[in-house]
Amino acid sequence: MAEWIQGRVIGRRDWSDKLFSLRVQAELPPYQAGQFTRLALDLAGERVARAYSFVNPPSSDHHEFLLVRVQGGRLSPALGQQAAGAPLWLAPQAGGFLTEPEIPEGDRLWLLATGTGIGPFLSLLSDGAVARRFARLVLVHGVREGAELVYPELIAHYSRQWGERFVYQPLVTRQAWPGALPLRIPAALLQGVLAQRLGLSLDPAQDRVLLCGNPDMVADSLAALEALGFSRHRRRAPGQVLLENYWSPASG
Ligand SMILES: Cc1cc2nc3c(=O)[nH]c(=O)nc-3n(C[C@H](O)[C@H](O)[C@H](O)COP(=O)(O)OP(=O)(O)OC[C@H]3O[C@@H](n4cnc5c(N)ncnc54)[C@H](O)[C@@H]3O)c2cc1C
Repeated sequence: MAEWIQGRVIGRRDWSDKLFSLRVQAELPPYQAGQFTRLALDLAGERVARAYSFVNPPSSDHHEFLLVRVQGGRLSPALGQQAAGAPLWLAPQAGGFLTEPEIPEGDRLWLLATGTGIGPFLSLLSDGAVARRFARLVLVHGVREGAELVYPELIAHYSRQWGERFVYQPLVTRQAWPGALPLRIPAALLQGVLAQRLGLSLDPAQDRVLLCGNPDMVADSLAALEALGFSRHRRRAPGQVLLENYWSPASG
């Protein structure tokens, strides 16, 4: 297996007491927007590695990751202590299929994320290839508290860039938040609230959907979409829904 690549934290931004972004400088081989790599630290004599999605487009001069400190977790609390200048390891090989070439042809692209699952969608949107292909882009972000609605400046930039072609809908479940729906994504899909709020129908003939984040959200959203006639997309069995779970449903 190829060697680990040493990188360095060049900046961080804290969004809440648990949620933070790390900017990293490292010479990585090419990767695609929407992919993830593995970050690692040497902890108690062992290299501990976990998967993290790129938030930046591949054209960026740095790599950026959005992380949550998982209570009792091995790596994420340690990464949460990294400040500018700190070294870390990156895997040479990126992975993941939430990439533009994997998305089947369609008119509208729905990007549905919980928590840090918004990362790969920001990478895809910033890259621009999906914006050239799809007539409408819908970014839906489900969080518990309003402070977790990350990257507002970037999202405002997309709105300015694409006008009415781009729609952003936050959902905040644990506090009232201006402009946000007070629901989880699967419930908003099942009850038709999301489509109604955005004035769009969800139609398997024209809509393509990417799901990323919490495995409960991913499974329940897939079920809600299946009830509307959607199916999971696989290379050998084309459908309309692509997904990525951030941790195992069984252990989550
Ligand atoms: C493809 C992929 C991409 C990922 N991208 C990101 C990313 O961009 N940002 C990010 O923060 N994480 C991401 N993750 C999750 C990340 O890899 C780690 O699982 C997470 O940081 C916890 O690692 P840990 O060592 O701190 O906890 P561990 O010691 O590994 O485990 C602690 C427990 O927490 C659970 N868990 C993992 N993540 C979460 C979570 N977010 N919330 C609640 N429970 C959780 C695990 O199932 C485990 O039971 C991704 C995972 C995958 C598979």
